[in-house]
Amino acid sequence: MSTIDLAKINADIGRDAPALVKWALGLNQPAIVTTNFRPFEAVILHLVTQVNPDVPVVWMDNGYNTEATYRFADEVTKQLKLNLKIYLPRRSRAHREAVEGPTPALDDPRHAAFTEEVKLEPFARALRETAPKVWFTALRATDTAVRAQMDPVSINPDGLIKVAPLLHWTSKDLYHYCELHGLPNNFDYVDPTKGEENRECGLHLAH
Ligand SMILES: Nc1ncnc2c1ncn2[C@@H]1O[C@H](COP(=O)(O)OS(=O)(=O)O)[C@@H](OP(=O)(O)O)[C@H]1O
Repeated sequence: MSTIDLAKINADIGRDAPALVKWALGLNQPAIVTTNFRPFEAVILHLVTQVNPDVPVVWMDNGYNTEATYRFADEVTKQLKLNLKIYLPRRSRAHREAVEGPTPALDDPRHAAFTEEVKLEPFARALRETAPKVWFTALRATDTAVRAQMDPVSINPDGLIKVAPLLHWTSKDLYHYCELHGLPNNFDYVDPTKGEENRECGLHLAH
């Protein structure tokens, strides 16, 4: 792969999601898209699979999703014929709760170990097994202060090309895209590693 001129790519097509997806998949490198099936996730999944239907879709099912999220995951997977790869924690939720009790609160020292077990270790495993060179997410600038400073395309210290085609989309843009393409949505979403909105839990920061 020849050297990527990040500044140029970001300036030229950083705000053109379909063009960015085409460019990234046109690198002909192994790619993945991660999803937690939060609101509007059908948009990134549709954008990517329109260009390449076989891209592995990585979901770490932490075992704490709402029923609506599980139904949404199944519905989108079926509608878009996703190549879904589910990564589960090494221990079931029932096992963990039997010996350690319910989800530790954010200020509980055990919270970090909980996040590691249900989210970060499964993601590290997914990265090892899928060995991507390109990683698509639906990160948005409005999510957190860190993301507000990001570029749509960046390269991490391991050389992984991180692509966030929806970085500058608003909820309204995402809503209209779903309407236009007949995509389902899911607003009943919770992440047990985040007690509040606008919190970074390390997955995206660590990679
Ligand atoms: N459970 C699970 N399974 C698969 N992929 C996941 C999961 N949790 C997070 N992600 C991916 O990481 C992106 C950032 O998510 P978060 O804000 O939840 O995580 S973090 O704060 O960076 O740890 C998130 O971005 P979005 O695509 O915008 O949802 C996902 O791509």
